[in-house]
Amino acid sequence: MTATLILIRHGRSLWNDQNRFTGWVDVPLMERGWQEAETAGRLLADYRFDAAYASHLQRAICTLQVVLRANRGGRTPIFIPAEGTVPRESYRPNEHEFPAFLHVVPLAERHYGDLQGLNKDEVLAQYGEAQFVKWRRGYDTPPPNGESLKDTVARALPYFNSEIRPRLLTGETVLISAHGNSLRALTKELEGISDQDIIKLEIPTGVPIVYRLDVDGERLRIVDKQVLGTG
Ligand SMILES: O=C(O)[C@@H](CO)OP(=O)(O)O
Repeated sequence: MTATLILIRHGRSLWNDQNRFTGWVDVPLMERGWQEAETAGRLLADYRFDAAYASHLQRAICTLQVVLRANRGGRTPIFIPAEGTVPRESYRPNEHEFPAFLHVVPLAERHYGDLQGLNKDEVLAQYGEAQFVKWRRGYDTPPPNGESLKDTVARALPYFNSEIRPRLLTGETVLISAHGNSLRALTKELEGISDQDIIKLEIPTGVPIVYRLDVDGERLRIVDKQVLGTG
């Protein structure tokens, strides 16, 4: 038996365009982002989704809506995990206590803490490349008052394992609309990418990534990965 998992990072947002750290700030899509979602919708039009998931942030929800509007596969149940879906005790950020994490939103973007809203080039100039890369792509270095990717894995993975994985184990087709770093967190686990190599993984906006998975008892094995519309 096979299952299908489709990951899509939301279309380009206003702050992607302005080159600002976004994280949990609820920034809308920009025109190009809506167009990317339309294109993704056309590429996915003939899929039949058993379930679709989005984070609670509007850029992921709008992307999902546009994709589903173009879909010819029938009605799709939509799930938007709310705050607190992951038990608080299963989420332990590295070293800090973050007031922002009194509530935990499983599929949301990585929280960029004090960097949120700042221009990436200005942060790079102020702190230097080594620090910038650690904060931005390092696996376990959180920016001040923010999350590391490891923290994001710790909140996204329990939700994936309890809500999405069981669907895949029964051969379903599942679509997830989320964010650059929350999808890097899921991809790391799915593909078994090391803490070192995850630094290199970039996920483009609005591009569907389709995994065909072999279901073997409780195990999911990737048999095929396609990045749609890029070849
Ligand atoms: O700002 C952010 O929240 C993310 C995604 O847009 O940026 P980066 O790719 O730099 O991690």
